Amino acid sequence: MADGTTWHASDIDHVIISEEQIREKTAELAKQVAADYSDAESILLVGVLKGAVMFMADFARALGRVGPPVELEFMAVSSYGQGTTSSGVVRILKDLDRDIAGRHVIVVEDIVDSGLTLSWLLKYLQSRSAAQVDVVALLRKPDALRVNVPVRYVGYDIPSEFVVGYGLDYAERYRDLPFVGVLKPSVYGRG
Ligand SMILES: O=P(O)(O)OC[C@H]1O[C@H](OP(=O)(O)OP(=O)(O)O)[C@H](O)[C@@H]1O
Ligand code: HPA
Ligand SMILES: [Mg+2]
Repeated sequence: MADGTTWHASDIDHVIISEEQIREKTAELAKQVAADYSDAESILLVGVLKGAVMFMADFARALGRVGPPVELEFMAVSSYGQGTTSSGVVRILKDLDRDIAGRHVIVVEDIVDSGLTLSWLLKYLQSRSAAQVDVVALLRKPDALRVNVPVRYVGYDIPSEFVVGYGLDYAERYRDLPFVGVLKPSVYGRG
């Protein structure tokens, strides 16, 4: 577009968390984790695809600068499919590649909404005998939580609105936006 915004950025009604805020908060979270894990030999980050891909990439680099060495693992799970509400059924689309028994694991999530994905994931990682499992989530919707799930490191608590950008999608789109925002109502139902 002539004004420098892409067509999908123009689908955004308003920005909730700016690119700058994401950058600052990521560095702050990395410092907190580095302080808490100063004695650790290494930290195994488990990124939850696809939503966490942007945050995982930025958080891992921020932590690597100030903390112990990090190793990266990914799982892909999905419960939202094409819609804006959780189906409640978590499907593993890609499992861990390595054994995590005895490891200090930090799950890296873009968002904790109903909490169902994370609650399921924490049980799963414990069943794989991790020594300790903490969670870092860039976003959390406190009013939407349907299960009590411990999130040690939270970036921003946000209202219960469906958001997109910085990894978060609506029907697989908008993940590439560098900020987090709310879509214009007219976007929903547009096939
Ligand atoms: O707390 P919850 O209500 O469970 O929601 C959070 C999860 O939902 C999203 O994933 P999604 O199922 O959309 O898969 P995706 O990351 O591939 O988009 C998001 O990335 C989290 O993993
Ligand atoms: N946006 C996109 N994906 C999500 C959300 C959201 O608000 N909550 C859980 N998955
Ligand atoms: Mg999704």
